[in-house]
Formats: sequence, C-alpha cells, structure tokens
Amino acid sequence: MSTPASTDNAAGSVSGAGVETAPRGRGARLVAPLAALAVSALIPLVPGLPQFWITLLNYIGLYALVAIGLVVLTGVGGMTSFGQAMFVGAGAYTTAILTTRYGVNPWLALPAALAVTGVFAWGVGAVTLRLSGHYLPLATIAWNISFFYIVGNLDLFAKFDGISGIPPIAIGGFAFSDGPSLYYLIWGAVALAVIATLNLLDSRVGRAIRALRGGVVAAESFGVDTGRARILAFVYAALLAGLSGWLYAHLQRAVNPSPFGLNASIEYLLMAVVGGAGSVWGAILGAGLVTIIRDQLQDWLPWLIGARGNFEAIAFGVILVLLLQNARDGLWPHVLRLCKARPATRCHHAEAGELAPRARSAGEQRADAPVLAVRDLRKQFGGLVAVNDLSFAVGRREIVGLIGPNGAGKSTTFDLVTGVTPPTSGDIRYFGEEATGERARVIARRGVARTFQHVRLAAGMSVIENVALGAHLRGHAGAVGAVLRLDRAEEARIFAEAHRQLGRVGLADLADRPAVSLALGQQRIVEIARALCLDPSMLLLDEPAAGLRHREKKQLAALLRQLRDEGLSILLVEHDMDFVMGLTDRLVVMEFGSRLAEGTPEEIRNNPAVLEAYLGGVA
Ligand SMILES: Nc1ncnc2c1ncn2[C@@H]1O[C@H](COP(=O)(O)OP(=O)(O)OP(=O)(O)O)[C@@H](O)[C@H]1O
Repeated sequence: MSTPASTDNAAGSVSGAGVETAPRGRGARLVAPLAALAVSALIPLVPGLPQFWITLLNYIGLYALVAIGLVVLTGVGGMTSFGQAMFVGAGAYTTAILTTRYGVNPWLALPAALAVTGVFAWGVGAVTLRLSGHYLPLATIAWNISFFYIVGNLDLFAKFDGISGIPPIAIGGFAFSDGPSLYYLIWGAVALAVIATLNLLDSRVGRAIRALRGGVVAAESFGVDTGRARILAFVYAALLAGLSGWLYAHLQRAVNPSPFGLNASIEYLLMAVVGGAGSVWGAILGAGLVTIIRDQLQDWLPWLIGARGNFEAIAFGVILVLLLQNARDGLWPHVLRLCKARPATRCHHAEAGELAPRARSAGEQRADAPVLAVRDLRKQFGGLVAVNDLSFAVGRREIVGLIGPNGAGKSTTFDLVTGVTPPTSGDIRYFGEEATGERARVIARRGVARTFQHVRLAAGMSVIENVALGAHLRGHAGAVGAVLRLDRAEEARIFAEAHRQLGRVGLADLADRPAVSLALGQQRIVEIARALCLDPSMLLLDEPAAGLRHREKKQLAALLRQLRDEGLSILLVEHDMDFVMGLTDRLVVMEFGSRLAEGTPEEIRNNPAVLEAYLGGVA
C-alpha cells in the first residue's frame, strides 16, 4: 500500500534481533509506551495541524500493523517473508468485493477478510514453510509476484483498474471518513495489535515460536511441534497484514493491485529491520521512520538531482546497508539505551501452585521393561558405518555412560536414540514400546529429556524462559488463550516450576540473566534444568561435564546421583573419564561404531581391549 505521495522501495535483508516480550512486571514497562499512546491520542486535536500530517500518521499506523506481524514472523520466528503485501491485499480485496458487490457491512466484512487472509496464509505456509535458508524468502517473492498478476488480470478483482466505491467504516450514523476519525480507528487497531503480540510472545506458544531461532532440534526435543509453530507465526503475521488491508480499503475507498506488489513487501520488511525486527515498539518506530524519510526524500531528491524518479529507493538501499553494518538489531535497542531502560525482571510465583506432572505413557508406568533398549542399531552415512549393529540397555534408576575414542560413534548413537536422525536399521525401545525412527518431539512425550553436546539455548531468551521451554508438554494454553491473557495461572505454575528446577541445579540467582551471557559450563547446567522441567523418566546428557570446573563437576555428579536415587534413568556421553568412572553404574564402550565392551567402571578400567583402544588407558 502507498502513502498519498506514493512509492517505490529499496530491497533489504533481515538481521536477527534480540527479542522483546512482556515479562512479569510489565505494568511498569508499559507505562512509557502507554503514556506515548495517550499523548498520540491528542495529536489530531492540536490546533492548526495540517491534514497532511494526520494522513501520514494514518499510513504509518497501517504500515506498523504489518511490521508488527513481521516482528513475530521474522524477528522472533526467524522466517523472512517478502510476501506481506499480498496478505494486505487479501484483506483489502475481500472487504472491497463484499462491501461493493454484495452490500455487506464493513464490520461484517472484517471477520471475512481475516478468515480469507488466514486461510490463504495457512495454505501458502503449508507449502512454503517446509523450505529453509534462502528458499523461503525466494518462495514468498514468487507468491507475491503471482498474487500481483493474478489480481491484476482477473475480472473478479476488476483487473488493474481496481475496485472503487468502497463505503467508509461506520458505527450507527457516524462514518470514519475523515483523517482524525480514521486516525483513532487505525491507532486503536495498532494498540490492540501491540497488546495481542506482547501477550502472544509472553506465553507457552510464544516461547515455542521464539525457540525456533535456536534451531528446530532443541525445540522439538521438548515436544514443540515446530512445523505448527512456524505456521502459527506465519498466519498471525498475515492476519495483522489482513487487518491493515481492511482498514486501508476503507480509508482509500478504492483498491488496485499496485500497493500489494513486491515493492511494498520489501518496504514492510525494511520497516521491521530499521526499527528492530525483534521488537514490537521497534516495528512502529521503523514504520514511522521509513514513511517519513520516504516522504521527505520524494520531495527533496528530485529537487536536488534536477530530475524526477524513484530516487528514494537508492537512499533506502544505502540506509539499509549502513544499518546492517552498524545496528543489525535495528534502532530500537539504541533508543532503549538512550532512555537507559533497565531489563525487565520476572517475579517468580512461589505461591503459584504445582504444575501438574507430565502424563506418563503406559510403558513408563510398567516396571518390567528396561527404560531404553537398543538392538542391532545401525547408521550408515554413504559407505561409512558410523554405528555398527550396536546393542545395549539402560535400566531403571541406573546411570549408564557411553564412552569411546573420538569418532567411535557416540554422538551418532545419541542422535539415533533421541530421534534427531533415523537409523538405517535396528530397533529402539523406550519402556518396552517401539520408538525406532520416531521424531524428537514424540520421544520427548515418552518422558525422555536431553541436553546437547553443543549447547542449544535460545538466544534472546532469559535463563528462566529457556528452562520454562522444558515444561512445554506440561502446559496446554494455546495462541488464542495467550492473546486474551487467559493463560496466566498456567504460566505462573510453569515459571514457578522453572524456578524450582533452577534452584535444584543451583542457578536460581541467574534466572533473569540472558541465557547466552552465562559461562559455557553454566549454560550446560541450564540445559539440565530445562530437561528436568519436562518431568522426565529418562535423561540423555551429551557431555554434561565439558567446560565445568572441578567443584562444579562434583556438584553435578552429586545432582545426577540424587536424580537417579529419585527414580530417573540417565544415559550420558562423556569424555571426562574421572567424572564418568566416579559416577556411572555401568559403561558401554564404543569403537568404530561397535560395542567394544560393557561393564561396571571397575571392569572397564581393567579391560585390556579398552585400555588399548584408548592408547594408554582410561584409568
Ligand atoms: N552426518 C554425517 N555424515 C557423514 N559422516 C558422519 C556424520 N556424522 C558423523 N559422521 C561420521 O561418523 C563417525 C562417528 O562420528 P560421531 O560423531 O558419532 O563420533 P563420536 O564418538 O561422537 O566422536 P566425538 O567423541 O569426537 O564426538 C565419524 O567417522 C564421523 O565422521
């Protein structure tokens, strides 16, 4: 869509960004923005304010709605879309057709516009979001171009002439047809979008979307359906774009394809990046800055250059390059720094009540079968046999160590039993139930929680938020409940549980720190707290002692023994032989993908084949 002075745009790409949510204590955090909103409410009342500025502010509001959606999709979810203008178009054309051809009231056309946009986005997302890397943005470009030409060539949409005569939005006898009344309508919608988005991001579903940036493996390992989380973010962003389109159609009273082309989509992305793709407030800032700068450039550049043309596109390109070089997270973090805003802290609801335990599978409740039984497990990478017909088991209340020289196949075995990689052949059972080739999130549902060799905590999330992700399967609140803030009691219980688990591993003091600011060893312990939040029956730990100091290792060993005594089974891969020998009940030694030996630490310490494999002995 375009402002009155209209527009071509500069291309951009998206940088990651620190994500802003509305944590507990957000009342205080919302004071400044709400005061700003209250002041903005007075703007149309300023005597002598040119109508042009109100119109400009109205367009900024319309753009901000789309940019806020991009915060969820791109800044938080890590999916770059060059197709948002198409969803604005879907909302705009739906209301245009319904109100002009069928006489539908614009308010009744609103749910229809959102429904059409949502279903359209779901369809596009279902086919497109499987793509990763550069393919996803490329696919959204293709969709947007197709949309532009389909709308421009079909009679249904009145081709490139467009549809005119769209009625204004009205309540009773009052029509929102002039700048000031539309201003309140549009910025009212922006305020609702801000609140809904902050609520969504500060929820169980929001954590799942935010965890996507940390990679799908970590999120799936705690039961998050990452495909669903991606679609949800995509549809949510499209719905905000559709809402913007509905407002636009009734503001302009006419629609044609030109504001819904690729250029506009690129500009929306530019707005999100300029403001800060990780911040809802940054999206509004970006929408304002880009719109005002474009408007001024369109006035000044032809005068300076002495010729007419879309020179602002060049200026936007330069601005984007400078921004990506100097402020990859956009301008909002700098505004916060200037205002000396302090990071928000969560108050932890010790009185929130207990989070219900995870529902146990039938197998988990039986005491006869081993917790994990691996039989003839094999994994080939082309001609290389990384795991060669390996068999072993982990019993109840047992700590088993999987050890072996570099390249022996330990990590691959770990990936196989955690559902990260499917085996070439063989059999994996948890609690006597078949789990071969199951995906990570299904294995998590069986009560199996894990940590990672290379720590996978979500950047942009605090320590406690990362730990709370571990309780994903123990919560039920969905997106609608989150947006309407109906999930508070459950959230309080989830965070109380996360706090309890952090206390258990001795890191409660660090709960509100950004997870990535911790030392590597501490991050490993945070991963253990996250795993405990799942309420697991089995823990799979990949090199948990790496990076820990001697005292921390002793504390970790004591914690793991305590967990075993409380009923957990633990399988760990570890290189630190002192740690393993002092902790485990049994060891499985691998070499060249096969099981070389199995026994108690004492037996393994004296096993000649093992001593030889380690070239000098393990003890
Ligand atoms: N995705 C892959 N593609 C091809 N080969 C792989 C792949 N993953 C692992 N391998 C190979 O499989 C063998 C076993 O590797 P793996 O990482 O499982 O060993 P490891 O015992 O965990 O080693 P380390 O202790 O060094 O982590 C190695 O030869 C490795 O190069």
